[in-house]
Order: sequence, then C-alpha cells, then structure tokens
Amino acid sequence: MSASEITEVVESLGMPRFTAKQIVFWLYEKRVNSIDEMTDLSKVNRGKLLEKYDVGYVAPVQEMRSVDGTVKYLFATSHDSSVEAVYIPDKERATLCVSSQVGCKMNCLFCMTGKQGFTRNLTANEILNQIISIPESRTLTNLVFMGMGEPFDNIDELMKVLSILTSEWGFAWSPKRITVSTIGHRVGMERFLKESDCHLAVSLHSPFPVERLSLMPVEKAYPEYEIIEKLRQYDFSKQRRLSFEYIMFRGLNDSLRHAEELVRLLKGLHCRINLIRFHAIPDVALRTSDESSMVQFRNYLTRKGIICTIRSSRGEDIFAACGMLSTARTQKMKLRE
Ligand SMILES: C[S@@+](CC[C@H](N)C(=O)[O-])C[C@H]1O[C@@H](n2cnc3c(N)ncnc32)[C@H](O)[C@@H]1O
Ligand code: SF4
Repeated sequence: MSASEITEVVESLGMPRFTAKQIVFWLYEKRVNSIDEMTDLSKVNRGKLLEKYDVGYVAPVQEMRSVDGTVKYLFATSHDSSVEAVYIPDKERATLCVSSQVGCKMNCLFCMTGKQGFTRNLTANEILNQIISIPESRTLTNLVFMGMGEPFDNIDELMKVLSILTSEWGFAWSPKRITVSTIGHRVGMERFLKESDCHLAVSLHSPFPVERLSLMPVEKAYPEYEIIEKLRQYDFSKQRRLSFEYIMFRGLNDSLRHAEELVRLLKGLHCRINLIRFHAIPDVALRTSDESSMVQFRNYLTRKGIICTIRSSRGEDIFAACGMLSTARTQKMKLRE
C-alpha cells in the first residue's frame, strides 16, 4: 500500500493519523514480517489491524540455483500457477528480474510465458513480495521488470509498486536503478513516461514490421513505427535511459540488412541496443544466432554510433528462459490431480 492508502486505513479504523507514519516506517524502513512487530503501536491498534490485514510476506515455494550464482525463485499464485523472479549477481551488481503478470496476453512466438496464455495481473503486493521476500533482498542494486508478463498491461499496480520503491517514505530507491521492459504497449507506456523517471526498455526484435509481426502479434496493435515516433517526443539524453531489446535469431533478423535498417529506424533517438541470445523453448523452431554474427552485428551498430551490448546469458542450467520453471510446476500439479 502507498502512504496515502495506509492513511485511509488508519482513519477508517479510528486511529490517530500519525499511526500511518509509524506503519509506513515499520513496513518500508524496518521491513518487519508481522503487525505484532510494530511495537510502538498500541496493543489495541495492532489488534484492530490484525483483524483485517497482514504484512503480506509470502516465501517462494521453490528455488533453483545455477552454477553461475543466478537463483530462480518461484512464487505460487494459486495451487497450480506461479510466477518467477530471477536473482542475478554480477560483480558489484545484484539484479532482480521481476514478474508483473501470471502468464501474458501478447503471445510472442519465442516466449514461454506467452505460451501459457493470460491468467491474471499480479497485485502490487505480489510484485513487491518478489523483491522483499528473497534472502538477497537487502543486497539488490538493480531491478528489471523483465520477468513474466507485460508490465504496462498491469499499469495501475506497476505504478503503485514504482511509487513505493522510489518514494522517500517507501524504499527510496533511485529510479535510475529500475528498468521496465515493454512490448510497446502505448497507453501504459505514455503513463509510465509521464509519472515515473525509471528507465525504459522496448522489445523490438526486428526493424521490419512484417517480420516483427511474425514474431509478435502485438505489432498489429502497437506498430514499431508508431512506438518510435512516440518515443521521439521524450528526452532520453539525461538521467532516464531508453534501450531496445533485440533477440538475435539465426538467419532471421541477424543480417547486415537488419543492422542497416535498425540504424535508419532509430536515427536521432538517444538510445542503446541490447542484443540478447535466444533461449530455446520447446516446439519452437527458432535458433539463436552464432557468436560471430552477434559480434559483427554489434560492431556495425557501434561503428554507426549506437551503444550496443551483447547481454550475457545467465542461469542456462536452470531453465533461464522466463516462464519455463512456472510452466513445469503447472504441468506437475495438473498431473497430480
Ligand atoms: C519476458 S519479457 C517481459 C517484459 C515485456 N513483456 C517484454 O516483452 O518486453 C522480457 C524480455 O525477455 C525477452 N524474451 C522472451 N522470451 C525469450 C527467450 N525465449 N529468449 C530470450 N529472450 C526472451 C523478451 O523479448 C523481452 O525482451
Ligand atoms: S515477450 Fe513479453 S510481451 Fe511477449 S509474451 Fe513474453 S512476456 Fe508477454
């Protein structure tokens, strides 16, 4: 809950307004696990809160550790569905990749979460719980909303989470440490750009609309040309960063022709490109590009003045492609029934 929502709760229960400040302190500064630990609240007031509320911590139901230190956590969202959060330590950085929905409506060809279909939006509580209930919570330096789901399709809860994370009364994180990744959902993206200072990553995957459409049906609703024209209205040359995600598929989008068209498409836009290796998923005939094609592609873009990096693949041995572990759990639960 935001500070103003907690104030409303306190008032509705007939408690003095300053109790809200105390609760916010216990939740976001002290990070207590239970209302009973809020020791400067009177016993009567703690009792009133306990009748209707709890702190909302829920531990992950499963975890898988990779040899490279990556940890995939699974959070149950019902008896047979779950979402994933992935902890990725890397030298002085410790990033958590967070989910925003159970499944996803967008049905991208290459994505395991897309194959699950859409079940429901996660609540702000369920999104924050991924961040605060893992043992590494206090060591996190960065958050990326690149787990399961389309964050801008769950914009109300996302904005609430970002506000709790970045407000002085909340976790007081710098927005520069948070990146939200989107398929280019226009309505949510506009609201996010207006109301938050966090970084934006847009999943592009081809500079050619017809090819993008063959990978991502959402190209119909949110054409890449329109997304890019919209983004040109914002200033990404200062604190806030704009990046494009580009999965490299062998023989599909990794040619010089693609690199040239990307440069033309993004001309004049202050941005960077992250090249991503494709994590194979079952029953999809796409393959990841080989290392030399990726390096050539990156070098071409770099020569043309675009900051371009090849993202290192992490946790390959623990089903790194998002949605794989949660799909496995759903199948297991269904088999048991
Ligand atoms: C899972 S999505 C979640 C955020 C948002 N829905 C989006 O598409 O940007 C995060 C990133 O993972 C990428 N992705 C999805 N499936 C992948 C796979 N099998 N291999 C590599 N990257 C994948 C997406 O294209 C996107 O750039
Ligand atoms: S890549 Fe993103 S938008 Fe596409 S299906 Fe997966 S989670 Fe949804």
